[in-house]
Amino acid sequence: MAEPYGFLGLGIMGTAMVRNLIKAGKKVVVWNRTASKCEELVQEGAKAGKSPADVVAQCPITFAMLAQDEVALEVTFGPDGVLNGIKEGKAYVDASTVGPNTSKKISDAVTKKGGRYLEAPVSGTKQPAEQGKLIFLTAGDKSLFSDVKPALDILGSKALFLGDVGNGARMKVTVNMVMGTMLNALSEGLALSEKAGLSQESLLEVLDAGAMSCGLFKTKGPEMLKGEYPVSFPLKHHQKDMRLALAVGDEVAQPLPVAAAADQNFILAKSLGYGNEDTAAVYKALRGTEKRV
Ligand SMILES: NC(=O)C1=CN([C@@H]2O[C@H](COP(=O)(O)OP(=O)(O)OC[C@H]3O[C@@H](n4cnc5c(N)ncnc54)[C@H](OP(=O)(O)O)[C@@H]3O)[C@@H](O)[C@H]2O)C=CC1
Ligand SMILES: O=CC(=O)O
Repeated sequence: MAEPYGFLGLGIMGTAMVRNLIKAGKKVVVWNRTASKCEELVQEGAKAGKSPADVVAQCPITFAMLAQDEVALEVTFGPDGVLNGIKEGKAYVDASTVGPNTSKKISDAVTKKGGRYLEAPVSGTKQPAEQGKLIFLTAGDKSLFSDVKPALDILGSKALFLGDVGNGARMKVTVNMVMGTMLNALSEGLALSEKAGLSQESLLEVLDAGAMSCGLFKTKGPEMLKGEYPVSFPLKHHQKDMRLALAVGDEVAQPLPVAAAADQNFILAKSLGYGNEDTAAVYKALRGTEKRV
């Protein structure tokens, strides 16, 4: 018996994911630090839990979709945290993007208390989350992967099982590192074409006509040109992922010079106050002005 599902963290991604579970007829108990974010989902059929521990106590399987490592640790180990509710028969599926060491710490603590743990970060942003088209990069307890697969099939279009805890996190930050370097390459191309007196629209058209055509450029390119950055993936989270990827590179002695340079642009963008805007706003930092004139 998997239901009700617990869900901790109702940000951009968590809210969309819970909504899909509800639409699929699943019972869900939700918790969010800012409790007001539970209200809409409660009206749609969810139940609100009092704390992470309370949600885990009510649900055999609890998902989390939280901002970053420190938050995932606080929600697990803090007062009224996940661990207080974990015992045999309980399972925790953390979909937050965190580093492999954080994931391992949480996994060890959950399993020590008799629970099961699956690391399950996702590739895919706000729209795929809304459309139930996320790609799950899971690792950890294989039996839990099987038990939770029906829910992953509601939330996503693909679910990979990658072996030991840490591999999901490593895969996720590697994928986002590639995305971060691509966004910076696109930003530089747009900035260069503008300064060189070329049409930026033509650059996007040329890129789209050939081997570099991709969904990322199709979505983010026009946003960069308009100077409008509707938040799908907050820039501060993408910079965090670049940092996590560089740390993995450090651990395994793999030089990542291109990613390190891209990370510097994300850090610059954050320092300019663009952290809560969409990740595409890295273009503003590189170009040096808010909008095209
Ligand atoms: N947006 C995207 O495109 C994607 C994001 N991700 C990853 O998913 C995770 C969530 O992303 P997203 O939904 O975009 O992020 P949001 O910033 O929209 O949401 C973050 C969530 O974390 C909670 N939170 C933040 N700080 C704390 C804290 N100190 N204690 C408890 N809860 C806290 C927030 O609660 P509150 O509402 O109270 O602030 C909110 O529920 C991140 O790890 C991100 O990297 C992965 C794939 C795509
Ligand atoms: O983490 C972001 C994404 O688009 O994937």
